[in-house]
Amino acid sequence: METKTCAPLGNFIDLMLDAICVVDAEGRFVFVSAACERIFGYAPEEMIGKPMIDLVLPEDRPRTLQVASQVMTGQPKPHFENRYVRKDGQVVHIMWSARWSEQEQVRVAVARDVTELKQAAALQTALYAISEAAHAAEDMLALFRHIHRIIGELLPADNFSVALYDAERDQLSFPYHVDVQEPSPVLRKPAAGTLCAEVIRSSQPLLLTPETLDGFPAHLRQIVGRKSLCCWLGVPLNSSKGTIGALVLKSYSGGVRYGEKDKELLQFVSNQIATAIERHQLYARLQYMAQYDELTGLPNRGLLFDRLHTALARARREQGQLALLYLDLDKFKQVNDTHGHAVGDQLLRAVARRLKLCVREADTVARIGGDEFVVLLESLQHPEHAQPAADKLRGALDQPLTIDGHSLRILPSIGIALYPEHGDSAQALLRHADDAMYRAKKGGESCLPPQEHPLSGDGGCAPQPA
Ligand SMILES: Nc1nc2c(ncn2[C@@H]2O[C@H](COP(=O)(O)OP(=O)(O)OP(=O)(O)O)[C@@H](O)[C@H]2O)c(=O)[nH]1
Repeated sequence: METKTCAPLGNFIDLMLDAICVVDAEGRFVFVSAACERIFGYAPEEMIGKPMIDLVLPEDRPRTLQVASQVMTGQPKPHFENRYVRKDGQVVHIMWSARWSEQEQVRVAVARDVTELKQAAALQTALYAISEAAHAAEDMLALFRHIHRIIGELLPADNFSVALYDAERDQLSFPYHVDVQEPSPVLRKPAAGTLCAEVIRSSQPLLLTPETLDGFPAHLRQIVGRKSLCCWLGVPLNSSKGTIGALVLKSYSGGVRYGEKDKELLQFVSNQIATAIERHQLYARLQYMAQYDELTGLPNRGLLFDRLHTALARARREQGQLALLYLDLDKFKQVNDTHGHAVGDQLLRAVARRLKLCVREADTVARIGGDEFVVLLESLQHPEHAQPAADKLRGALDQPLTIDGHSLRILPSIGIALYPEHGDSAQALLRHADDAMYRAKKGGESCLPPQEHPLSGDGGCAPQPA
């Protein structure tokens, strides 16, 4: 039978998408097929004679050498994966199938570039992790920290910032910022004139490298020139409400170079992050709305009760005392009727501000209804201190308020409840304070019935005309 020589097939090896590398016993390339240039970026003549290990990513070198010596003892390795650094500095993931040829004293290996597969898998994992993080993170800082870690698994991310844009104030803030050369971010108001602002304004990613700098406007070139930056990559955070900020990666001289692929990757991740941030902001807003009064920004009834329960638990534990002051503005309706609801709103805000100025940081001023406020005085040293506190609140409101050009004077009726004298539970104390306030309003009585408190007979909490 006629046998055909296979020698011409050698030329067709160059058609293969996988690369063939032959390495001698010292680990130097002695043959590489044409596909090597596509995968590693080096021409065959640049690789021949070079130690294979020099091209391996430093972190992967020890295990690569270990596997190479196993192959040389005759154990074929069909699925070994490691990472190489291409000539242009990019990292490629390679899957190897290698065998030792005893006869030729060489290692023959077929290399498959699995970078895209690896990136797709990493991206998938990252997206899942981002979505998990958005649900699990307790606050925005924890979310950004988590996101930094996730991005760090996809890209070199030693210098990473999250910039958020407040359109109302035209201000950029950096709720997350890690930067080896610029530890504190520069707060900008107005935001214009920064690279971040450029990304947010255009809603487009921006990649600045020494090679691409010439194509950019002078003001952007200046910013980069100033900072010994090697590479600046910013992508917009595009939410359903528009661009809410930007993610920024930086690399300084001698560091990593980002490429177009990195830009695409970061943009893709950024879209998921924008959704996560938006969801988190919405959740935070809902939480705020559930606890605070929208008009005055004071704690609402629910949060007051939470704090009161906590304060009572502590007072029980430590045999402490506390006071609850119930305030209802007198003839507030007239303000609305005479000057309009908007003036009434402003008056309520002004009252809230004044009340807050009268108490300590640890105390709570809450708005629990239309013109009803409750002040919780914690760690009350003596029951006698409650009445002067009520007088102080009343005194603060006694000063005229100028709203929309109207000079208004509004006074509250105040009722006081003391723990433990007037009750052991939040409900009992609030009811007691409400009743005392009601008596004060109706009868011009003092906050505490005289038989209950010796200092309460001064009429300091009696209602006054507005
Ligand atoms: N501007 C404004 N008014 C409110 C708001 N919430 C409730 N009100 C009004 O506040 C008034 C409270 O009612 P009352 O406490 O009975 O009125 P008052 O004139 O203070 O009555 P007395 O306490 O008996 O002196 C009502 O007219 C409500 O419509 C609010 O958020 N803004």
